[in-house]
Amino acid sequence: MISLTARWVVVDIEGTLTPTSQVHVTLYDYARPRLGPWIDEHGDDPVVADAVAQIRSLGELPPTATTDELVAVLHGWMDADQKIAPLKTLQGLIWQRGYAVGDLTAQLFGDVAEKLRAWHAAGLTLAVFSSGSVPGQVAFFSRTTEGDLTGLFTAHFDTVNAGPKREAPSYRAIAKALGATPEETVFLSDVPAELHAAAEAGWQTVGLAREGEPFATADFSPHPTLPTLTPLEIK
Ligand SMILES: CSCCC(=O)C(=O)COP(=O)(O)O
Ligand SMILES: [Mg+2]
Repeated sequence: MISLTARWVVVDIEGTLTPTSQVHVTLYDYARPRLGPWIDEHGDDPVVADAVAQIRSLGELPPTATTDELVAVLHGWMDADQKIAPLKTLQGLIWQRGYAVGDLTAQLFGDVAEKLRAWHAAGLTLAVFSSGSVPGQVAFFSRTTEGDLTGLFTAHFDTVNAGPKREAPSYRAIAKALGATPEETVFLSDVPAELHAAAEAGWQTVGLAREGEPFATADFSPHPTLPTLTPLEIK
């Protein structure tokens, strides 16, 4: 059992609330064949146009690059699990549609929904910090195996509105946006480097070393670390 005192709880998604396979297999496989059609059908959407411009620039493609060439860059980033902003933006739009039409349902670890509901009911302010885009995050929580959980979260942060997850200034930006005091804020993540960055910003941290997950056997020191959320008490 770990017991700590905090007023703000900020949670990671992949590996912390949902199995990594949910993102890398279920969600990536859903997005993969839909990226090209989405670019072609929504090219007039300024968000898509901006993402395409970023893909060209980061992928060193000419202005004449075809959709297939853009998609090849996006697939390369997905294969290497590079969480690059224009990829996350397009994935988020595709997943948003997938959850809305009922193609997708977010699978959470069994201990998650009950704990989040209990913390929310106890008056804690909950927020999300994930590499998944904010629209993708909201869609994810709107249709989970445990129902619509969107009402539990006060705010959502991604690498666009907060910054990289492994850098302390991102956590300072989140605390400022929440009006939170760092020492009364706790970050929950499965990735030690993210916990190091949060701690550098003065936050409390708890690592999730879930059995079978990629970081299950990583070195989480000096962060308190648990195999599930069940033994975590926040008051
Ligand atoms: C619809 S949420 C998908 C999450 C996602 O795309 C992702 O990359 C998760 O990364 P995290 O920072 O939560 O580990
Ligand atoms: Mg994670």
